[in-house]
Amino acid sequence: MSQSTTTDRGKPYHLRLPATSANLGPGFDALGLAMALYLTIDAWVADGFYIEATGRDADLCARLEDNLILTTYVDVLAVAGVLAPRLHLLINNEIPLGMGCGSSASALLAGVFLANHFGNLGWTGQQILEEACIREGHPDNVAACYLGGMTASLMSKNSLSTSTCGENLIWGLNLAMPPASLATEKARALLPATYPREDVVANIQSTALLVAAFAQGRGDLLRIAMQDRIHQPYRMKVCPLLPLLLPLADSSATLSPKIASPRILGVALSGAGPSVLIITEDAKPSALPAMIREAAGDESLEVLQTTISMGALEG
Ligand SMILES: Nc1ncnc2c1ncn2[C@@H]1O[C@H](COP(=O)(O)OP(=O)(O)OP(=O)(O)O)[C@@H](O)[C@H]1O
Ligand SMILES: N[C@@H](CCO)C(=O)O
Repeated sequence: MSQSTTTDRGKPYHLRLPATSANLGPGFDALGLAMALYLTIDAWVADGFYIEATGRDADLCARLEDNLILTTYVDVLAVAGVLAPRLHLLINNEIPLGMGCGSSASALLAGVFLANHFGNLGWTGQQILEEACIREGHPDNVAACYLGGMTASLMSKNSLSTSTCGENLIWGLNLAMPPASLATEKARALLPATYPREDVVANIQSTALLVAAFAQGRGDLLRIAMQDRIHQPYRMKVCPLLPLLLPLADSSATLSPKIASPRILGVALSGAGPSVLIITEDAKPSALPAMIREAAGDESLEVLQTTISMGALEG
């Protein structure tokens, strides 16, 4: 992107927003886990809109047209009746776009943070969070992106309630990434309008257990607690990695603690897919990528290894 002609940039407004893995299996639209892969932005007022981007999907992040960060920024200020100052953004992105890692939540939250700061809106953190959740349409990614750890969220009449736990757990978060992205909108369109009662009950039971597992650091509960019956079965046809990798959760259950194989605690579709999240007892186990590639039958499959993030930084 072209350079801003702003000569004296001064101290930038700084944002660092984590990737998120929503749902964690049964917690559809309710649970999100913040991951230590970041969208980092430094912003200054300038004489025009400029973006310089590095990192993952840098070409998409640097686009000025239909850029979710900028459209959110401009729209929030337009609704507030404030003329949007033009900005120079310096972006470094580590979050894969359209892969089920909460890229749109981080971009929306960034746009709202920028609007609040450069438009002097004076919003509280709760107002910023609610605005981004309303724009996303469901709170799971946005709430975890802001608050970090494993965040449970409920949106009722545009008012958000949240609770966070597990931010200090050192479990490994391993993401198997197929080559092509999948738009969340498309993955949501595959879901039925109603569900059998037994599927809903099974998901309520799993979700309750899953929250307890994160709150108490009970990795032994994840294999059962990450089972889902309300979105994963319907998304398998557009997320072909999922049926190949779900059995990995069972493979570790029978291992003797003496065996030095990476201990897999649970497996789920990451967000709306197509990536798959594999949670391990240890952070970044070196033998796991090869195990995942073998199960997927794809030697070149990308595997990202990361850990739980504490959430957003701004200022
Ligand atoms: N850093 C960014 N800059 C500009 N646009 C972005 C950025 N991050 C995400 N987007 C926009 O959001 C789209 C991806 O959003 P989508 O909801 O489909 O997937 P996701 O958020 O990555 O996955 P999920 O919601 O399942 O976690 C991108 O195609 C792009 O339009
Ligand atoms: N809960 C959302 C997360 C993706 O944005 C879904 O599964 O569609």
